[in-house]
Amino acid sequence: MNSEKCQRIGNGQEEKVKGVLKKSGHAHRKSLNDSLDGELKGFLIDEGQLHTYDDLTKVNPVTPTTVLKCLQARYRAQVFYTHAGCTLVALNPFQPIPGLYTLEVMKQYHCAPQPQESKPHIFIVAEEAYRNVQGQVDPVNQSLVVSGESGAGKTWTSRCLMKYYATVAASSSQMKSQDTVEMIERRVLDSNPIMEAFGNACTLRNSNSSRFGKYIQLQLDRSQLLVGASVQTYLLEKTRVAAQPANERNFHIFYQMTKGASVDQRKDWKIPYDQSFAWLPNAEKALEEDCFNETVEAMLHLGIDTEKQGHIFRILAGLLHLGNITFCTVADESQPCDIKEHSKDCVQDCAGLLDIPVEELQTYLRVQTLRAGNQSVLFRPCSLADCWVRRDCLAKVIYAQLFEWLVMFINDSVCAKKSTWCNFIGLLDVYGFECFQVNSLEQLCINYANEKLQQHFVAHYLKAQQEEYVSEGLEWSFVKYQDNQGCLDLLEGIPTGVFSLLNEECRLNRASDAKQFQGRLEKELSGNSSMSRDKFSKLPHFTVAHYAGKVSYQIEGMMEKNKDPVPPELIHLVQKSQNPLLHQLFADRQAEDQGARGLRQVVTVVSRFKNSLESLMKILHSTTPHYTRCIKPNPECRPLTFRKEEVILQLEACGIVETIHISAAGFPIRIPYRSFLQRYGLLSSLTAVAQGADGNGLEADGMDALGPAVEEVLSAALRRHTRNETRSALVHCGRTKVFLTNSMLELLEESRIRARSQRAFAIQCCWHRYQRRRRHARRRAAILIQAGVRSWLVRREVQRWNQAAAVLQRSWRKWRALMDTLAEAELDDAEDLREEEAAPPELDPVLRARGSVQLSSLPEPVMVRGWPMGLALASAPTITVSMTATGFHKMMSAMACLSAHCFRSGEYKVETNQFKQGVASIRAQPRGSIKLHYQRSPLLYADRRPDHKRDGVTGLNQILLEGI
Ligand SMILES: Nc1ncnc2c1ncn2[C@@H]1O[C@H](COP(=O)(O)OP(=O)(O)OP(=O)(O)O)[C@@H](O)[C@H]1O
Repeated sequence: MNSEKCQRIGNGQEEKVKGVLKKSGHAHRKSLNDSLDGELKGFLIDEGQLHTYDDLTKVNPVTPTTVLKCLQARYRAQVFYTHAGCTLVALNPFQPIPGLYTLEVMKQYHCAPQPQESKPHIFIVAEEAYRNVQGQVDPVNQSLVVSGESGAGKTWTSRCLMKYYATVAASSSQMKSQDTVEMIERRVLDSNPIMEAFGNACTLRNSNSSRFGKYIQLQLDRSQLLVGASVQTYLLEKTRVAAQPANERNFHIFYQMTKGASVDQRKDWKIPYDQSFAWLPNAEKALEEDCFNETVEAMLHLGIDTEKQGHIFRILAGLLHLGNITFCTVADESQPCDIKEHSKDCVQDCAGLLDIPVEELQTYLRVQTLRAGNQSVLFRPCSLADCWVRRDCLAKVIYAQLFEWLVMFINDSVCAKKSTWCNFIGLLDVYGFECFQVNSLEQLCINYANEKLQQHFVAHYLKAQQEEYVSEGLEWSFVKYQDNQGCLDLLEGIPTGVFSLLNEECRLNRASDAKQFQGRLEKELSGNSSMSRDKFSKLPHFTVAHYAGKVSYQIEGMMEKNKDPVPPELIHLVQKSQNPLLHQLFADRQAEDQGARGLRQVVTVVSRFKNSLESLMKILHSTTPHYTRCIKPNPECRPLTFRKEEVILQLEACGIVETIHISAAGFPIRIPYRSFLQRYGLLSSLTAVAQGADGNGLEADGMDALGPAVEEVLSAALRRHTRNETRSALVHCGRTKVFLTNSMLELLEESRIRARSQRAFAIQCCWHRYQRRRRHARRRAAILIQAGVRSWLVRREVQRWNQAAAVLQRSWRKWRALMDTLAEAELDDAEDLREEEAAPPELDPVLRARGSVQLSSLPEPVMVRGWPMGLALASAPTITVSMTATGFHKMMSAMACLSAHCFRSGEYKVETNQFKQGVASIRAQPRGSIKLHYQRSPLLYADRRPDHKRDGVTGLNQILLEGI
């Protein structure tokens, strides 16, 4: 890849870039600024609260701009993770955030009863996958797909995930030898610095950019402990070894060696301090990745001993010297090109370090051998251009083989025996969608991989949603979703797809002609709407409409890249190496014969990539996927800087906008009936009926048992609904779950908060009433004393009220304590209650509208001795009151408890120490009053107070609570 090609969209040199996406980006930029405010005006959400939205699908309305605004608000508030339906969006802060990934945070997510309810974090994804394995729900194996553009934070995220599993799934807790245990987790983590040293480089977009894709499989045993790992890599950018784009660098390992080598090593590798290497540009840049010691140490941990390391580093040093070899033409064209004088030493050094015959190296870099018949060999001098190509080719093939060997070695070192592990969690760190100014085969492969992953993602997402609807008996289905099969057919179609035609072209024994190939593509694929051509471009190319935008691919050079030929004499040459490792790297490799027969057998880059992608897709299809989309908030990698234009392009490119639309088109919230009633049951007087005869909680699931109560809750909430949507557009009741839209959820939440407020208010009313009555009783006692009534009677009266007061004071304190507990557990709700406490709201008409329902059964006795318990039990469907005090206090307590219980009509058991057992009943009355009846008690003043009327018919006392 040359430097021009590497002008990635938004990399700070935007004016140079005229890619298709960029154009759309500009268009977007305008629309973003223009429309956002207007759109937000119609917003249901308070803009100031946007940062509190943990899930983008709950932003209302869901549009790219509102979603963007939400992400921006969260980023400003330093909240970097947000859910988007089943995807996690991770914004790169570009600076370490203290306390975000500590051991404590890991433990917190690992131990949380419901991690999904915690703040969005990459550890939620990790924990969810881990629990899925623990739960052994099919498919048990998990895949965590981390995607995003270069510098978005994929590698960082993968590292976090690996550290998480190395911590929570650490086998060190087991009774095993400490050494073995640490070795496994250490080794898994140690594979990172090695892979990064050999596979990462400093690019314009990221100083530690992974130049390959990887799928890391973390292997878990029966007890879900980490026992090993394996790595599969994809499409290493090996061209970087011999050609580094302007202002970029070669792979880190070369700089680590030249900067960190000891004196002896320098001597051995022939790299004195003053030596410069053509393939080591920007060596003066000091990066934290240039840490040779860390790589060497990790290698040692993984079992790459000093001897093997010696072989590796000699090969790498040999490549550096190879890069310094230069050629020049000679007057006699029948003679091979010359090696420039000043680089003759480099040939010596290179051959010495690679341990290959120096003369042969000199020859085969400049001369091609041709076979005539079976025996005779002809030598043909290469053109000057070919000499450069052959040199670079040798470097690339050696580096690629070395990288492959390293991956194999790492796998051998960390992979557990098949018999010891049974499940795995895979981490896929893939390159994001790419669109440069000039795109070639590399981008075609990368974008093809992204198309495949996008299809898998959408299929998984839609399928999961649709399957759930079907299994729940809902007839509703998604609006037809246009998937990217057309584009995939265009690329991978057999026999007429871009890849097939490209392979066919490469296998023809003739020089490739870009124009001719363009004509062929157009002829064969004209029927596919995903294919087009820019009429104004003179260069041979084709344009593919990817799901993330249109990309034009340059045809020139594509066939050569696809063939990726390695001159056979160079392969023979390295096979002669005395360096045991280099020899081993090529021992099994067949030199590719460029004869016609040989070409037909050439395995092209595209075929290899397609095959490895197919096996990856197979794995993905057989696992439960979890998606994390990393977003790079600004192209300059500046800490805490959010650029809307950059982010929206990425949201589109990674399919988030699409997901949000799909999600919002359905019913994004699904709550099992039981959980639904636990949360919203207080809106229904039927919740108690729903729990069945035993009364021990909402045991039964499903529509039959809980349906009526759920229906009542929904009706109560819908009564507040003032918009046009029909009920079926807002909510559906499935077999076991209620399916809600975001607006319905809002309605329910509003109603719930109101109901809770009313309950708190009711308790307060009781309290004030009690206080008033207590004052009244004291006055009565004083009157009795003045009137000369027997002192014991007065004392008893005063004592009784004092006792009652003490009990209630205690209760009140408990109630406050309960509020504080609530504040921790459910902050917002408690705040609502607190607000209500401070200023009781106006009574809601819903309360008055409640009907009178007889409860058929009573639960186990629940001891309630005052208001706090009454409040605590407010969510319990039925209560029984048991008291030790008598008189008015008993009456008030019962009333407090019962009224706390949602003012539900019904009959309740009352136990007192005087009457053993009695029955209190509560009846809703017209115009907002309720009646509380209970068994006759020695209430001294019942018949004298205006609000205590004797019920002559039943012999029960009756209290009328006016105004509640
Ligand atoms: N969560 C994070 N907290 C702090 N810094 C981060 C975080 N994620 C990423 N970074 C920073 O961003 C840089 C780029 O991240 P990373 O290397 O993971 O990107 P990438 O997506 O893997 O890029 P590439 O595709 O080029 O390999 C990191 O070096 C790190 O400095």
